Amino acid sequence: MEIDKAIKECDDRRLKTKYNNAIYVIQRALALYSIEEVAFSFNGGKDSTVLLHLLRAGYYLHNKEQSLSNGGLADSPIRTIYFESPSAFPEINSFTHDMATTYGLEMEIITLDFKSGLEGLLKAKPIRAIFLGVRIGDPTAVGQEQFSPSSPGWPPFMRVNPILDWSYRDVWSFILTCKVKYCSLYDQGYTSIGSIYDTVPNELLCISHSSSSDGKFKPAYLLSDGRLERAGRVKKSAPSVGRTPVGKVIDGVDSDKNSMLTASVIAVGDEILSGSVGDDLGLLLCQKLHSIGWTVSHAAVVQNDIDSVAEEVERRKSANDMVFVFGGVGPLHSDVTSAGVAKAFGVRLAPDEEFEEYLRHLIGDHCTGDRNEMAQLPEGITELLHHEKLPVPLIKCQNVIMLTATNVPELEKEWFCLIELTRSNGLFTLMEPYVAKRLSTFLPDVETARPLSELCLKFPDLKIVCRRKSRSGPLIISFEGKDLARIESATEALCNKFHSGAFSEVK
Ligand SMILES: Cc1cc2nc3c(=O)[nH]c(=O)nc-3n(C[C@H](O)[C@H](O)[C@H](O)COP(=O)(O)O)c2cc1C
Ligand SMILES: Nc1ncnc2c1ncn2[C@@H]1O[C@H](COP(=O)(O)OP(=O)(O)OP(=O)(O)O)[C@@H](O)[C@H]1O
Ligand SMILES: [Mg+2]
Repeated sequence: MEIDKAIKECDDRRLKTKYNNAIYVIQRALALYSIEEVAFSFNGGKDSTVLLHLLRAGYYLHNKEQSLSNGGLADSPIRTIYFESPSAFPEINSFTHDMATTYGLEMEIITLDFKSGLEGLLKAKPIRAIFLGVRIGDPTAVGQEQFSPSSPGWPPFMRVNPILDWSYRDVWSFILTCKVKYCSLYDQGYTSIGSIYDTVPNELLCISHSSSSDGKFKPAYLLSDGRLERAGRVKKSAPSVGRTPVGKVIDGVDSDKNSMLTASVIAVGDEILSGSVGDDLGLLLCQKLHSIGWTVSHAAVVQNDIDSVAEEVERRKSANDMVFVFGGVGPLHSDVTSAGVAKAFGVRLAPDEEFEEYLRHLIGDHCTGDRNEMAQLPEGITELLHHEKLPVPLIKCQNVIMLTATNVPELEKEWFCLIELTRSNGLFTLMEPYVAKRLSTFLPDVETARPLSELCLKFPDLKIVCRRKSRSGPLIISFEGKDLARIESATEALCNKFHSGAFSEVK
């Protein structure tokens, strides 16, 4: 079974766990209900596409456990229901029908609304349980568990939600790891698909803006903050949304509070990995990026080894707006960063005369051999960033910036120069800075856990992070975002759930 094989062979432990749990839920349902009593609610969306393949795998494994032969399992015989509507995207419609043909799904097409359609279906068929691709974070998931009876007022059946605890990232990891087909709209910047009247591509994935409305978008799997997957679920006519440019700059500062730019920070340093020194520069870079309103999606430390650098840079450069790499820049045997970056872009290292000239000024003619090894830079993609305060320019390869700093004061200086270059040349966008409010409490976790989870769902635009300095000390809850009014509402909502004085603000 190719899905089961792909997951077993991958090295993503989180995905394996999510998969195993989902398969467990499916197998439980198949043990509780006969095959005639279950149905799969499929609409061609990414979540139901994941569920389609989990059901195929789950059905196969269920049969295997019971030593039942499963013929030529292209297919799961689980009855599939699709509520087809004239307001669905044609791409969704055709993908759903394509999948039904490919996997031999016995698909019931219902043209009524959900409730009336289900009432009719349940009268005609012995269905007792329906599999849904609902996930925590979906507005309809509130209060649901993996097995949840249908709501009062709905016909009676069990809603089975095998991927309830999957994140946006889990969904895409699964689709990409198993290399299964998905609806083409997700390659055009759509991250969650409703009807043609309320769905546009997700602005956070916009890569090019033109005055006409045909901006280009990155694929859905590149959305780094899954909490914003529904950012494209809006009224098409709404004036403040649609294809407004992300990262538009007004007086050097981006004014669009909803847009988000992400960066990754990569330290190249065996000495950090052996514990000889701390990653002070990584910490400082995260703080600097945060201060200009960027989101750091990932920070990594890799070995001084070309392949390790190349692998990390390759992965991060396509998933982020900018990548910062430091360490391993120079002429020594361990200075492999330039070579790693070149490999990540699939280009070779070549002598850069301009850079060589800078180095000659700096170190004279002391280099060994014909040319200075340090002046070899990724060919065809390198831009040197000059600033009068820097003895040698910073190196930019498309969206990857190599910093030469080796300590905190040097990094402070390089950062200062980068920001100055940004203000004059628009090197990258300065965003509205983050604001934060912190509350401290001695309430036990068991009391705060649920209200906090609810708050996260209610305020998906805020980062609500808990931290403690000691097990016995107070819990510090930080609310972070770009809109102080939203932060105030969230903290107020939390405080209102407890007795007065339960929280104090940490200044
Ligand atoms: C098979 C199926 C079962 C559903 N069961 C329920 C239910 O028990 N209770 C409920 O409030 N909504 C139920 N819904 C509706 C969904 O919660 C939700 O309203 C719908 O998926 C969102 O679509 P909309 O954005 O078009 O409203 C069900 C939908 C489907 C397809
Ligand atoms: N028109 C429909 N026909 C059948 N099932 C549906 C329909 N609309 C929603 N569902 C069920 O509800 C689940 C949740 O819908 P939702 O729109 O959140 O997810 P999705 O469509 O799979 O993915 P996306 O979030 O990208 O749109 C679906 O996975 C599917 O099981
Ligand atoms: Mg959908």
